Amino acid sequence: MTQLILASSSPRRRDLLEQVNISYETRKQHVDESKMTCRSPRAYVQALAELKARSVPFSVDNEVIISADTVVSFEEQVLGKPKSRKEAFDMLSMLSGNIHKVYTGVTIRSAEQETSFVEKTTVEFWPLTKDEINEYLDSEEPYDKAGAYGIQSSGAIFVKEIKGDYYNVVGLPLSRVVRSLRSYGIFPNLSQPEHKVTGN
Ligand SMILES: Cc1cn([C@H]2C[C@H](O)[C@@H](COP(=O)(O)OP(=O)(O)OP(=O)(O)O)O2)c(=O)[nH]c1=O
Repeated sequence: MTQLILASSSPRRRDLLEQVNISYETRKQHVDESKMTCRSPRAYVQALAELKARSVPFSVDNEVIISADTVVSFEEQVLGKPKSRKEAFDMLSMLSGNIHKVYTGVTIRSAEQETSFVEKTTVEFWPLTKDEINEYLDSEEPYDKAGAYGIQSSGAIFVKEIKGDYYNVVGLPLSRVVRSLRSYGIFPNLSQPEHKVTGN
């Protein structure tokens, strides 16, 4: 049987695979993202997703590895995870009252084939006050997320409008991923929507 390996330590990506009852195991990827040179957001996320997928070796036959990378892009700038409170403040101030794009690159690979694609979602933020940003930065939520916000948590209140796949913002463009996984022999279990799959 084909086994899916999620090359990621992102809890969001695990949750999304579980949401559609896809069985998986996790295997940590070892890519140093700080060494990536700056390029267009689309090229950046695709290159990182490819590196992450290729950094994980196959351990038995019939494994399929999936990896992803998400960034926020605003006016030529690529925003990853903030390294400090100041950086997070600057990111949210930049996004306040403006429209930005979220790009997620995905790579799926088996011993026989490799597929990569990039999905874009456009997000508009309400204007944010300094107090609102500072209150949000007192929580732990922004610091492990690209662009310093989590649309799936309290960051939802910043969002005025979204165009594209919501799940792409959370870290995995779920419907496109599921469609691509079909050609690798991996399918969601749609008949048990309430069933929780436990990953390792
Ligand atoms: C914009 C946004 C990002 N994010 C998250 C998704 C990603 O986990 C993270 C971007 O960092 P990534 O480097 O894409 O992923 P990661 O370091 O969390 O995990 P790994 O590289 O091991 O797969 O930001 C949200 O959860 N919500 C959001 O609204």
